[in-house]
Amino acid sequence: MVKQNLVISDASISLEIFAAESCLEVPAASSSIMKMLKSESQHGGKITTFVASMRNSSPTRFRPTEVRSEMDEQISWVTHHPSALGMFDQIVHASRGKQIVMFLDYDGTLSPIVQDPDGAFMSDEMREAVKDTASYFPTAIVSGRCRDKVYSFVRLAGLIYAGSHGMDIEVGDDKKSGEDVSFQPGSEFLSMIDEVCIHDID
Ligand SMILES: O=P(O)(O)OC[C@H]1O[C@H](O[C@H]2O[C@H](CO)[C@@H](O)[C@H](O)[C@H]2O)[C@H](O)[C@@H](O)[C@@H]1O
Repeated sequence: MVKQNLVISDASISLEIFAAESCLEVPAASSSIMKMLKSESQHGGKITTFVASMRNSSPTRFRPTEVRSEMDEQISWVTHHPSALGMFDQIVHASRGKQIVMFLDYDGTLSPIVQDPDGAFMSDEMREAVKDTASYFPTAIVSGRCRDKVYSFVRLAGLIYAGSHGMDIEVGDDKKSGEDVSFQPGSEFLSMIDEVCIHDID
């Protein structure tokens, strides 16, 4: 009997800690849990296991310190990466007498992030905004995707397209020469990549 009482006491404490740690109100179901605790002759030592499994399957616990550190991290990130829109005057001031070049990421910037990478289309409105921007400043789209793929999404001539994380760059309609200019620092590694692929297949 003494042992059973101890089990009940442990389990009750566990329940309280569980509720306090999770910052949840003790759920309505807890009254039936308390009944279970009282009728330990029926449930015996399984109660502790039950509470442990409840704890394990509970939603992510609300830990004020973790949340605070996440918020601190976010505030620090925003402090070091302020929104350009909120600093428009400073940008205009700092860029006086300088050539502005726009470097735009594609996925998650010009297009929304979607499940299927082949379905990450940019909106017509966004395309218009990029076209408009490119009429004022040299504009480059920099992507981890291959250049052809990112071009098939953007479909705007006269921009600089840097695909494969900058390993394959094409300047369409270069202002000086009027020609397409390619810069492919990755090309010297192509034979090595082919060799690695063949070895991998073998
Ligand atoms: O440099 P980015 O233009 O931002 O490209 C980075 C990667 O973007 C793509 O993946 C991401 O977007 C997908 C579509 O929204 C999404 O399904 C995926 O979860 C994201 O990681 C692209 O598929 C990668 O090849 C790029 O490296």
